[in-house]
Amino acid sequence: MNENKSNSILKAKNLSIGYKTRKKEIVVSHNINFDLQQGQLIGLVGANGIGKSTLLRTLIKVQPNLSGSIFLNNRDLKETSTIELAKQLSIVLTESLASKNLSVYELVALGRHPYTNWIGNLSTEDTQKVDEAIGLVNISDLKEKKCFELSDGQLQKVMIARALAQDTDIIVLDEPTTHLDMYHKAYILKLLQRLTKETGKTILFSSHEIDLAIQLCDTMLVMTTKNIVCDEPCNLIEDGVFNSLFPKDMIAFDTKTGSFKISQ
Ligand SMILES: Nc1ncnc2c1ncn2[C@@H]1O[C@H](COP(=O)(O)OP(=O)(O)OP(=O)(O)O)[C@@H](O)[C@H]1O
Repeated sequence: MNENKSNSILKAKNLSIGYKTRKKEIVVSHNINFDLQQGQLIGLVGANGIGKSTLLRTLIKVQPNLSGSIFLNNRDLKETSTIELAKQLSIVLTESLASKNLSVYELVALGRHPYTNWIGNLSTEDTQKVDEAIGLVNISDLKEKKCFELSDGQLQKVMIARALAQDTDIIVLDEPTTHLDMYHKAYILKLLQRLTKETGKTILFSSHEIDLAIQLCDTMLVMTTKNIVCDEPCNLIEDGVFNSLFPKDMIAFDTKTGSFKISQ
């Protein structure tokens, strides 16, 4: 992997993630090391329950790490304030939206919250950023609609536009293709790929769409019970990393096609 420090956007060093109760510590994964590079599309994959959401929540500072360090733009995440973080990192989560009564425009405009005053008044720059985000995601025709009128696929695009309006270096999405059909899963992931190319932003997403991620990502983080591997998809295939993801009696990875097949 390219370890060029100047292009490092998000780095984990000897990171241990999990949950702490008063009585015990539950380690979900430990000894995590990676260095994600600017401008890339990065897919985080792994079996159900392996710890993808736990890792993303730790990386976005929603839950504390057990040990080790995270560096965002070469700065320790511990030293980054909430408002600084909101200017560098935006989040798209799958949880159902509390504010579905808002119009699409109003929801996208919420992305400007780190920059607006306490009443939320939008400056000329804010409205420009909101219009730009709406244009990038191609949802101008939805601008006036209420969010409760949208399909899951449309809503996902609106949430991505909100993150773009926040204008951060990195966008983190937890399972952005959940609830979508095959066409829309491919559509959203291709959109994310296009956005990395057009905006230079880094996009990190978790997904169960491993086949699509292999085709579209610059880099993948693969979580297994043993460790987390970070590399280009072609190197991961070559190293047999995908073969160790699931029990082989049910599905096996076909190295030639780069996809999973039902074991006969
Ligand atoms: N609040 C919590 N307290 C204790 N353990 C938790 C908590 N939330 C999740 N876990 C455990 O952490 C482990 C990882 O869960 P996580 O949700 O991160 O996995 P995941 O890879 O995102 O799963 P999926 O693909 O099914 O969404 C699981 O064993 C889960 O039971």
